[in-house]
Amino acid sequence: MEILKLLGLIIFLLFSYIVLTIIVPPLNFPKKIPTIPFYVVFLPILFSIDQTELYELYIKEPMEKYGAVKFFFGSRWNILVSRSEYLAQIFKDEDTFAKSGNQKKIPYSALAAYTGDNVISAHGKVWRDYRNAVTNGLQHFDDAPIFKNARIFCDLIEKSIQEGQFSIQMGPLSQRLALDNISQVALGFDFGALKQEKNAFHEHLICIKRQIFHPFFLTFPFLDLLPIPSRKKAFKDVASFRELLVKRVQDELINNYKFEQTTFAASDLIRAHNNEIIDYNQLTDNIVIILVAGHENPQLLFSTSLYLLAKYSNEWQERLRREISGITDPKVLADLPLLNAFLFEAVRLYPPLSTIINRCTTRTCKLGAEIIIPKNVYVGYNNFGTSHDPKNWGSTAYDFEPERWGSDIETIRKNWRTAKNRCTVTGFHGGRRACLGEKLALTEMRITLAEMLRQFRWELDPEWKEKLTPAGPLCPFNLKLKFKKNVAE
Ligand code: HEM
Repeated sequence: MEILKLLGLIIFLLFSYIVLTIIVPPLNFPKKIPTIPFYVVFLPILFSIDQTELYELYIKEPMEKYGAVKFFFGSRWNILVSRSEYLAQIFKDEDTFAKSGNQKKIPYSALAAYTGDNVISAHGKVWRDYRNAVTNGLQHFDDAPIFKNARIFCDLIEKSIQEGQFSIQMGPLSQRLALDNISQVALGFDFGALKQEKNAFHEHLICIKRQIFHPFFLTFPFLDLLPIPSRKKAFKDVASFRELLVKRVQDELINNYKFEQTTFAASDLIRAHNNEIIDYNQLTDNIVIILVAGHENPQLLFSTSLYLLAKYSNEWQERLRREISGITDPKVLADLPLLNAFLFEAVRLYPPLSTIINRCTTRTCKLGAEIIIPKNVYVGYNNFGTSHDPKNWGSTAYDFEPERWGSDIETIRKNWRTAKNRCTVTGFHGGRRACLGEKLALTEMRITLAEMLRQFRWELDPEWKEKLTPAGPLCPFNLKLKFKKNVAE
């Protein structure tokens, strides 16, 4: 009996300890910043609330006042930052706020098994080796496939219209476009998702994404440690997808030595592997991350752009349509003021990666003048908060106003660079770890949007409930648009 009581007490204490570590931040966390209640992160699972509403209700006020908050996410307490000065410090002091992606944060998870140790999440020399390998291919690329894919994409919309289906769910179609773009521009093979709707490789990717980004397992990643049959399947599917992906690259670039004559990011990674700078796992991890970041993030921004153009169709579709009229050279699109101001405003208003928590302190440090953060604490940044902070953007921070970027292309570019340097827009992040795919993503947006504006007019489907994603990456949730042919052309 005594043993039973003791056992009961131990279980009770263990349970209380676990509950307490969820409800209350660790005692050594900074006292000078507020705590967002732990349950906030669970609300989108229980209620129909999107992440911008959540921000407005629970985070905005303390975040704007203090610039940083204590925030429970991914089974742990973190410090979430939005004040530009703090972000600038974090981005600059990379040794103290060291990158620590999922492979370190939750190494046992299916998510970590998917993306591994890669150029986005690595730190130090390993990161430099990866970055050296992929930079050239991501900065200097042939935009012809993007142009061709934009046309195929429009043909698919046209086909829907001809079949009497004017209303289109944009997610699946945009994903097919984004996959074909990144595979052809950076990985040297054709994913073939636009040509064939039921492409087995694409189906495989959809299947693993469903398992990896399952909201429950994203919230409680430690569950991946348990022998849950569905999670075992997730790990198996991830492993076979990674193998298949590298085999596609191998067939296209390695077996026929095509990598020797090409400058795709994948070709340079293969060269780095042949020169023993990176091993086979690192080669695989980086090929996977190029596919993952290279299609998911542009897909989000594309969806947001289509949404904004539908919402403000009378004004913005018309203005952009006039601006692109008669332009056939995709390179000239990069110099158009309205189109570029529109895109920068889309990134500001709805930064596709709204919250990123992938840095960990390597020593006790001070953020700003007063916030003392102990060693081994995850520090993340809240892009949405930064780009909606009235300190940065005044009273119109929440308004869609592309004109704020300027009216001529030089001013617009200068303001964009300044916003990045001052960390008032961090959608593509700032500093040494800035996104390597910004140029590519913006090129995709400009070319595809221009082609769409030429061919169609679109509006929000009246049956679509105007909402953004509940958690994770930010974009309109299951966006549905109604298309018609642009008769003027
Ligand atoms: C709209 C599209 C995109 C957005 C909003 C975006 C955003 C970002 C952000 C915020 C980061 C910093 C992440 C962090 O702090 O951990 C990042 C890094 C990165 N992105 Fe993108 N990205 C986009 C498109 C792309 C594309 C198309 C690629 C091509 C593969 C790409 C490749 C990378 C790489 C390689 C890094 C890591 C850079 C480094 O740490 O050295 N991104 N991106």
